[in-house]
Amino acid sequence: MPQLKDILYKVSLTSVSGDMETEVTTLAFDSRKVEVGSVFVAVTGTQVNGHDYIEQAIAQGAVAIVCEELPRTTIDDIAIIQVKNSAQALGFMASNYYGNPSQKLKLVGVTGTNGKTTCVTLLYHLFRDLGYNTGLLSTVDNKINDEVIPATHTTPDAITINRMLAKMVAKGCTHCFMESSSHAIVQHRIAGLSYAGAVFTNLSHEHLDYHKTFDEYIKAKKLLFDGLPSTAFALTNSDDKRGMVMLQNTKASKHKYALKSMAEFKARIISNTLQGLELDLANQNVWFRLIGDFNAYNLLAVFGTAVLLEEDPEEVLRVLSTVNSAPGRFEQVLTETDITAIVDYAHTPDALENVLLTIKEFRTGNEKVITVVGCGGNRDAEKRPIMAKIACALSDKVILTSDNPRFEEPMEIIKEMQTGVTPSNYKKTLVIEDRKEAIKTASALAEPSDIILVAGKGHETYQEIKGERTPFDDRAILKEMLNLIHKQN
Ligand SMILES: CC(=O)N[C@H]1[C@@H](OP(=O)(O)OP(=O)(O)OC[C@H]2O[C@@H](n3ccc(=O)[nH]c3=O)[C@H](O)[C@@H]2O)O[C@H](CO)[C@@H](O)[C@@H]1O[C@H](C)C(=O)N[C@@H](C)C(=O)N[C@H](CCC(=O)O)C(=O)O
Ligand SMILES: Nc1ncnc2c1ncn2[C@@H]1O[C@H](COP(=O)(O)OP(=O)(O)OP(=O)(O)O)[C@@H](O)[C@H]1O
Ligand SMILES: N[C@H](CCC[C@H](N)C(=O)O)C(=O)O
Ligand SMILES: [Mg+2]
Repeated sequence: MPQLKDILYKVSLTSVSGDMETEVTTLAFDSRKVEVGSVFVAVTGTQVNGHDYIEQAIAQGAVAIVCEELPRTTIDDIAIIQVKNSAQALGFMASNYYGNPSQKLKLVGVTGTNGKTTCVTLLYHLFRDLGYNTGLLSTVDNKINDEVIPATHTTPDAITINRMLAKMVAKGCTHCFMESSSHAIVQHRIAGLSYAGAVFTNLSHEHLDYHKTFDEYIKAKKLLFDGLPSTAFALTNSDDKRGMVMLQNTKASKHKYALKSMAEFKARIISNTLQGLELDLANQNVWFRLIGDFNAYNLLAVFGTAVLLEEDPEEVLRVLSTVNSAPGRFEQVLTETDITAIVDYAHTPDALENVLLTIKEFRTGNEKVITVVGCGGNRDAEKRPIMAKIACALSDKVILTSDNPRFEEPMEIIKEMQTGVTPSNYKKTLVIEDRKEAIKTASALAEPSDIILVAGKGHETYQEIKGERTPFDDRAILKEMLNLIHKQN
């Protein structure tokens, strides 16, 4: 068993009392998970303060406490370690506890508002198909080679990350591709990780409920690059307004990808259809299975990453052209009808606009675009009217509905969305709170060759209402409804 002093390696300490040679059984930041011999790390949270649970942790057998504020009473036989930032200390401790697994494989972090899951999933499949043992940490799921571990977060807590990385190392993984969300960066879930490289996709409106201002959101993303060592690479999208800012203070080698501006990894879109994308990339015409202009950026980011990881460009393109996108990302739902049915995880204004613009490009005649969309509860409220406005501007019919209302009232969220609907668009907008009914109505309104987009939930297989998740899958419902209503015609 490791000793306290080993786990505290690289943690900057304010004060220390107790025996640093105490053996440690587990690490915990949740008092409810403390066991006999655990170190409890008290973290100041957004809901409660972990320092209020120190006594409970001790009662459950904690042998050491890591905290920012010392407990008011002295506690015999317990080591008390005061640090400036518990969450950050937890990151380093979790790395040390699991034997610094991120140093034993090539870990690549992907950050940005949209495209993280797409990029890491493509990278995971690419490297698996290139013959490597590979790990994945993503919104959809976590993977250690072919073993699937359900995901709870886009980027899990520091203990979970390091536990999974250690398992990847034990299973012989040489690479791991992980999403690095802005929440995770600010909350130091990634502190202590040793990245071989980091990638920036793009930045647009999202999560202002948490970060408060767009500047704070930019800063959060930038921290990933600021923390890279000189041995790592930093790859950015130089077409994005914030692309270069990300690399401004990094020690890592700097690289760019782009469709428009000058860049080391550059491509041109030759064609973009419902069957896939054809790109002129690295002086070759290559066809990919992904759909939509925005995916050209994801493919370039993936290509650049693989080349920076010293893979052969030709081989990368050969394999990448056979890889499918992540589930629920511009996923076409196959039905027995002539209606094009698309489910997409677009839950930000930028993503919704990109997906609808892509759909617009595919229209050849008078086919209608019917969009079903909602906004999540207990998340950024500012994006609600903007998303409704975009949906109206780029669709012929819009059905506003609910999407994971969480602890908010679904109709209140929809009302906020409605404030973005201009009077000229009232006629094309319907409100159907029940998402299943909304999808049913969209299916009923659709005629042959029309296009239905159900946006916001993508791969999700639940609807989250007041802390409970009930089964719900946009793809299954859309398929069921379209077949039910239109098959006999
Ligand atoms: C707002 C937010 O991000 N919260 C995350 C945060 O929890 P918190 O700070 O709110 O914790 P808290 O409930 O206040 O508790 C404070 C401390 O007291 C401890 N505690 C609490 C109760 C108790 O009885 N005993 C005890 O010790 C808690 O374990 C915690 O250490 O730290 C927790 C542990 O890492 C996370 O699980 C939790 O994610 C919540 C569930 C969440 O919904 N997060 C979302 C917003 C999120 O992180 N999303 C991003 C993706 C965003 C994107 O890019 O789209 C993600 O990476 O998933
Ligand atoms: N490069 C891109 N630029 C703009 N929009 C994109 C891009 N890639 C994907 N999208 C859109 O954003 C949606 C979410 O994509 P993806 O899941 O890859 O992003 P993410 O960054 O992982 O999101 P999250 O923050 O929820 O984890 C897609 O369904 C698509 O509509
Ligand atoms: N990672 C995003 C996902 C949003 C998906 C959408 N369906 C919602 O629930 O708002 C978040 O947690 O904000
Ligand atoms: Mg994601």
